[in-house]
Amino acid sequence: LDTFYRDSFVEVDLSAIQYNIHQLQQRLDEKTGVYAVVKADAYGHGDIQVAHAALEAGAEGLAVALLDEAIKLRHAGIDAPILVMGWTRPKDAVVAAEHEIAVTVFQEEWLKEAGLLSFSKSLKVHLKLDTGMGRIGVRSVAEMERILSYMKEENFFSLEALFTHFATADEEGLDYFATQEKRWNELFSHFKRIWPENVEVHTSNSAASMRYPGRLDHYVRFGISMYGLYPSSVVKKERPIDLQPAFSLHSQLIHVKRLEPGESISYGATYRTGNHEWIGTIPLGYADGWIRRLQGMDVLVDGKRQPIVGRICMDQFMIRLDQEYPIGTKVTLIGKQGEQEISADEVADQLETINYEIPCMISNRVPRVFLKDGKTIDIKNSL
Ligand SMILES: Cc1ncc(COP(=O)(O)O)c(CNc2conc2O)c1O
Repeated sequence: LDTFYRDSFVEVDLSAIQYNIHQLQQRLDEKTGVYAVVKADAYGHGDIQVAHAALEAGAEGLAVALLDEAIKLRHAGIDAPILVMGWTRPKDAVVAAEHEIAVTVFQEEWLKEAGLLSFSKSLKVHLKLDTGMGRIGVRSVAEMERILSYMKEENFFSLEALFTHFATADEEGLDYFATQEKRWNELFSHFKRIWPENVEVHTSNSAASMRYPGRLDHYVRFGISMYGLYPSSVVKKERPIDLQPAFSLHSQLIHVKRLEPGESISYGATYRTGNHEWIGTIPLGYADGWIRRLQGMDVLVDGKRQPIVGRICMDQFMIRLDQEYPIGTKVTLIGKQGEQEISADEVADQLETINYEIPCMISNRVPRVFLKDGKTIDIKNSL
């Protein structure tokens, strides 16, 4: 366990992660497995610890965005299947093969360039179809045929799976989702006609896996809801499965003072006390990802909402307290105190963004404390 010497920290509840996976597994067809999406340091939760917890909960594999993220997991001793869902450079294909990391292919040129390298181990590849996300992937039968005919000539890789990604699975309207499904079915049935071996298919993110569990996926790619957050307000309203948020952010009061009326707080002296006020200082700031636009948000002290006043600084910010509290009183910025909760959704609303961004934005300067069954089992301090 790392140690750390500051009063602000993220708490990651690994039991919640495992609970969320079990909720999804109960909803899915028993033939459909779960890949845990642990890219971006597990959406800011801590990729190695989340990966272990997810695999222990029955996840069959892991999905990341970058080859570096996959290699980090391998170096941590994780030998489960890992897919790099994004672009990998052709010149790095041998490194991926040596680490038995599956890469995503969708360009004939990519295969030709990688094919010039010498492989001691076969390269695992997943063919990505772009059925409407408009990001990466094969879009037409002709393109797919060219890639597959090249693949038939070569044997430096093994085609493990075919996959696609939905752009609107978390929305009310299903038209575009249906369009993507139609394109998927066209391309997939054509694929089966020209590719002799069976391959696995995986198409669904959290929203699609929770809302349409009967899809014939071999596995789903479970990201945001593994962390206990719903992908959108639509899915949150539908509540297809119960979820427990895994991420919370805490600190404590390190200074408390009573001010006379008309006193100023923080840079620019933009906040003036209206009458006698108790002001608390919290050791967290925008360098920790608690950005300046969060001024005006509440935080929780003693189970009550207390507003942030004055500009958020790089390492500290101030709140107006409803009464005097001792130094060391716990402050919760994301999470629960008693009946009160400040959720990632509420922080996202304040920033006019989506909840995905919130755990990702809390920087590496904030240590991560990992809980399992209520006990601290690991601590990650990146400094
Ligand atoms: C290809 C792919 N599959 C699965 C997932 C998991 O989606 P979920 O977290 O909704 O379950 C993502 C998340 N990708 C992104 C999440 O936010 N921005 C993204 O590009 C993805 O890019």
